[in-house]
Order: sequence, then structure tokens, then C-alpha cells
Amino acid sequence: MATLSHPTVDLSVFLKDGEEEEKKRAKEIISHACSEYAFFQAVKHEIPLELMSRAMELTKIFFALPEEEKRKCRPKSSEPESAGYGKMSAHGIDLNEYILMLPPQSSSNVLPNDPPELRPALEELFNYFCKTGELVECIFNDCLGLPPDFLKKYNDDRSSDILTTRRYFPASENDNIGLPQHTDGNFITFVFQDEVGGLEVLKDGEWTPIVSMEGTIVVNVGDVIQVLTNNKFKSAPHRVLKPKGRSRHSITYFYSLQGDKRVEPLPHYTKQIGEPPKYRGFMVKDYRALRIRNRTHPPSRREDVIDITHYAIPYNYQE
Ligand SMILES: O=C(O)CCC(=O)C(=O)O
Ligand SMILES: [Fe+2]
Repeated sequence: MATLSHPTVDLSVFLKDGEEEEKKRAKEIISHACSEYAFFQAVKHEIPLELMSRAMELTKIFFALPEEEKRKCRPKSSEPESAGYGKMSAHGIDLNEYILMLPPQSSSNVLPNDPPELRPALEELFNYFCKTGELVECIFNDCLGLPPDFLKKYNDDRSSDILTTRRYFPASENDNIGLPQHTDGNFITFVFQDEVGGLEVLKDGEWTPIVSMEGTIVVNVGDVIQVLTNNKFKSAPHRVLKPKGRSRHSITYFYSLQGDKRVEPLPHYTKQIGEPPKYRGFMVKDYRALRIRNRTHPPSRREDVIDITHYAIPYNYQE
């Protein structure tokens, strides 16, 4: 197995005034990581470590409850990807179970009352992740050489952000996939995995594990950033393996773009540098619908699963 070490970035330098040299170095690491691996690990972020582990422990308590208790949090709507408790299965095998949460103020949320401390912990965590998302977006803006606040103005509506907390079931004799290979369709994703690990990224044709480190957040570039930057920043395929003999837990925050936004390669990465666009433009909601269809009507062949290459312009597209 390849041993790729994903770069680690201290985000605290961006929370202080001055320290220009440190900021420059951190931005170089992030730019390199996002162009090569699509993933990096963030330490000294603003999210209190105590809150991260409290939320993780509380979700473990929830997932250990009897099925009928958890079902009390079934979504209000039958639409796929609705807020609430759900289970992800493929070909009759349970892969993982999850709570999907929209912004705390959303009336669509169906959050557990048991354990009672879980709901406020998730709401608090959601708000911290949102702040971290805004910070990383601002750092990306600089790394990409875009005009000040360009991404902030473009992505100014946080109502589509999602937090999921998942329990992956233990592996069976013949099956160890907890989440099949995919790229994230959103802007930027933040993952907090427990000590079990299991998240892997595809790099140069090899699956490489993202080592779990306490208090660390995994940051990964989503498809929207890959398209905007015309592939300068990459969104890499990743998957989660289920562990043998135990469960695995993670909390993921999808910093997203609102459905009515149009996404296409920016002039800064096309016209202005004489590069042809590698993608045609699309609406976020249309891409989201295609991705949901992958789930509700899974194609039998892997190559028929719709991903961002659906919008690639064949003659211009290179990895
Ligand atoms: O659970 C994890 O570690 C990552 C989950 C993930 O990749 C996703 O939900 O898109
Ligand atoms: Fe993912």
C-alpha cells in the first residue's frame, strides 16, 4: 500500500494579524496539496477539540440506541438526502447509518432528543464548521490569486450546507466498503474521523489511507472548486473502508453552493491565461439531481455512475 502523507496545515496562522511569512508558507502547502492530492489535514483550527470529541461520543451513544428509537428521527420528507436519520445500503448490504443535518435554524431538521446533549452539540459544531469553511474559502481565494472576496461573494448563501454524522458497520467476511468510491460534488468538505480511520484517497491509481490524527480535520476539495479553477485544484476520488470487528464513526461538513448558482470555469483560469475551458457550465441543482439519481437508481456498471466528467468538454479535458 502506498504511504502518501497528506500535508498538514496549521490554520492558526490565519487567525492572527501579521505572521506574513508563516501565512505565505501555509498557502504554498495548501496550493500544492490542493493541486496534487485534493486533500490536506488541518490542525489548530478554531473548532474546540473538546466539542469535537463530545459530539463524536454523543453520536456514538445515539447510534447504539435500538432501531425504533433512531427511527423517531426519520426525515419529514421522502425526498432523497432529506434531513434526519437514515441508512445507506447497497445490493442488500448495510454500509452505514447517518444523521443528516441542515443549518441549525432550518425547520427541516429532525435531530435526536436522546441523548439530550447531542442536538446542542451538533448545532454548535455546525456553526464552528461554517466559520472554518469561510476561513478556508478565503485562504483558497488567496491561493488561487482571485480578486479579494471573490469566492465569498460568489458563495454567499450558507443554507445548503450539510453536516452528517455516520456510523459505519463492521466489515463482513466478503464486504468492507463503507462508502463507495466518489468525489464530493460540493465546494469544500471537512471530515473528522474517529481513531479507527478508514478514509482512503485515490492518487495515481493507488488507494492511500488518510491517517486519523486526534483533533485533526481532513479538508478536501469538491467538484465545484475543480470546475471553477479548470482543474487547477483537484477533487479526488475517495472511499471509506469498514473496519473488522468494530464500528467506525465520522462527522462530515459539506460547505456547499446553493442550487441556483451556475458553475463554470472562471475566466481567470481560461480566457485570461489562454486555456480552453475543460467543462461546460451547469446549475448546481442539476448536478445534485444527477448525483442523487446515482443513489436512487444505481447503474450496474461503475463507469455509468455520473460524476463531474459528465460536464467535461471532451477535446479540452485532460486530468
Ligand atoms: O466518513 C468519512 O470519513 C468521509 C465521508 C465522505 O467522504 C462523504 O460523506 O462524502
Ligand atoms: Fe466524500
